[in-house]
Amino acid sequence: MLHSWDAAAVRAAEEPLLTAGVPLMARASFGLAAHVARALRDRRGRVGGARAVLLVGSGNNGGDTLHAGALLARRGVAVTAVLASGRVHGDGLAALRAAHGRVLTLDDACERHGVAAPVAAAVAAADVVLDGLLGIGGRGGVRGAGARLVDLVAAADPRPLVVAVDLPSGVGVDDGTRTGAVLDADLTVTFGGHKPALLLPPASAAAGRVELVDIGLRLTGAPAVARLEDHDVVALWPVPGRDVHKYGRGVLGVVTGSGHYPGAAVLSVAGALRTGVGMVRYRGSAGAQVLAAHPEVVEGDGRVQAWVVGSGVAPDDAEQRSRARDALAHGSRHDEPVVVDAGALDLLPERVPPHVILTPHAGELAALLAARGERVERADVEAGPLAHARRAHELTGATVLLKGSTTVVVGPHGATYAQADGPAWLATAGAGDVLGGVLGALLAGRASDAVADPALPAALAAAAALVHGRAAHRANPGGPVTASDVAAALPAVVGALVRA
Ligand SMILES: NC(=O)C1=CN([C@@H]2O[C@H](COP(=O)(O)OP(=O)(O)OC[C@H]3O[C@@H](n4cnc5c(N)ncnc54)[C@H](OP(=O)(O)O)[C@@H]3O)[C@@H](O)[C@H]2O)[C@@H](O)CC1
Ligand SMILES: Nc1ncnc2c1ncn2[C@@H]1O[C@H](COP(=O)(O)OP(=O)(O)O)[C@@H](O)[C@H]1O
Ligand SMILES: [K+]
Repeated sequence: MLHSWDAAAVRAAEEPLLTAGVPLMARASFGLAAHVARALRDRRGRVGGARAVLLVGSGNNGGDTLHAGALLARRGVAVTAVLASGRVHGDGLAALRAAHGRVLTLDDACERHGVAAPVAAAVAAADVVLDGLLGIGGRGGVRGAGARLVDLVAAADPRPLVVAVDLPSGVGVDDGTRTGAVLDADLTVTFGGHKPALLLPPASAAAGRVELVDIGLRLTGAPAVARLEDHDVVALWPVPGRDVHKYGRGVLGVVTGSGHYPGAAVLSVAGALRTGVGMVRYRGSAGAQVLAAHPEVVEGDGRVQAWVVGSGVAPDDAEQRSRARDALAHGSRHDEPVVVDAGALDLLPERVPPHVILTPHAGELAALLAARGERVERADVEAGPLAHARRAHELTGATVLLKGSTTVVVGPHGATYAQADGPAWLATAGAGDVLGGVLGALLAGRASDAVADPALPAALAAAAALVHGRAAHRANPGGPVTASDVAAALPAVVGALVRA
């Protein structure tokens, strides 16, 4: 599992070490310089003779950058530091000067566009730019001269390699928001532990590849945001024991699809069956289509361990909505986990337990919050997925899985995941229906655990997102997929995971 730590946790871990005189900045800048040197060697064959520009802010992030610049200068890199503030890290600046680095300030002979000619020339000639304007001390987007520097580098043609120091400057460290100018990095070299912004959308898209430098911090307690990896999913998976029978594996009740959208029912059932479940019971108006596609499905009422409701349930299908409402009420009352998707999101009661899992996309989450009196539109959710998923969890009690290129999951006790497993090809109609089925199958297999441990549904939701994303890759590596292709690839993905 990849863990990330918010700014306060990082500062708390740094403090005793700084008090004890541990040279954290030296460790950080040494690691940073090593990664930059490696990237230069990969790009141009050698380090010596390369040209580097440092964007230097007023804090310790700028200090790391100046010290790393000094180390690079001693390896034969021509280093130019551009100071975005009149006040920068003194030792770092002295180290760079001692290594014969060049120092410019943005105020030097400012031109029409507000950027000094020597600065523009240095950026235009740079092989690599180190973004050291702001680190975990940043508040809001980059302001002042730093913002002009970000614009200058972003417009450079050819584009230099951009390395973010600790994290891309100006992103919301703890919430992953992006306000104002942010320089998209090819590589982020982060210190001590990942920061939430490196995992959370939309900021995570600016980070590029992330390398962690161990500076000896002891980060303990619950991480702010986690990301499951393959072996975590194996540990969560309901692998059937030798003597199990189909009811013991779990029965999933599915109330999806409608006269308008029978395909959603076929796809959600496909997702569940191909993930592995003891039985699917289907209730609804698309029974004929479901059975034609999946003869193993049982139609009608009967005991189930978990439910999937809402995918493809049209607003004017009163009967199917009423079945979804009943399933939701039954599941909440009788300790049967329920996945609530699309057309059932507006049927959610005021408060539900965390084994009720909502699976909206950004538009649906905005509508759900707006219906509860929040002034929210889709764009707000996209700009701050974590905050809005968290708000929906607080307001409803449900576990919330917010779909997107990075899927964010929020449950009780701070359980928070950000999964970025699928290719952009996965953004296709019906893919969400398949995901609902995957999650339903997992919940049916672990129903009693998911009720007993309120944080488990969030972990299972993150696992479903991982498997769903992997299936999209496997269905057609590097190319387009249909939702049906994704479902078809699930058994092989699950098999590979649990055999590993
Ligand atoms: N502690 C350690 O030993 C270690 C720390 N490490 C490194 O230190 C980094 C954290 O350093 P930091 O705390 O100095 O904060 P940092 O992010 O550099 O910036 C703060 C400065 O920026 C300014 N400022 C704020 N917002 C702004 C904005 N929007 N636009 C413009 N300016 C803005 C703010 O000014 P003020 O608001 O106070 O006027 C303040 O001066 C961390 O990310 C890691 O790289 C590593 O070396 C490991 C050891
Ligand atoms: N850009 C993207 N990259 C990767 N996955 C994506 C991207 N956009 C959407 N997805 C995923 O595709 C699925 C789309 O689901 P959804 O919007 O509910 O579609 P539908 O309602 O048509 O089934 C979700 O699992 C989502 O996380
Ligand atoms: K930075």
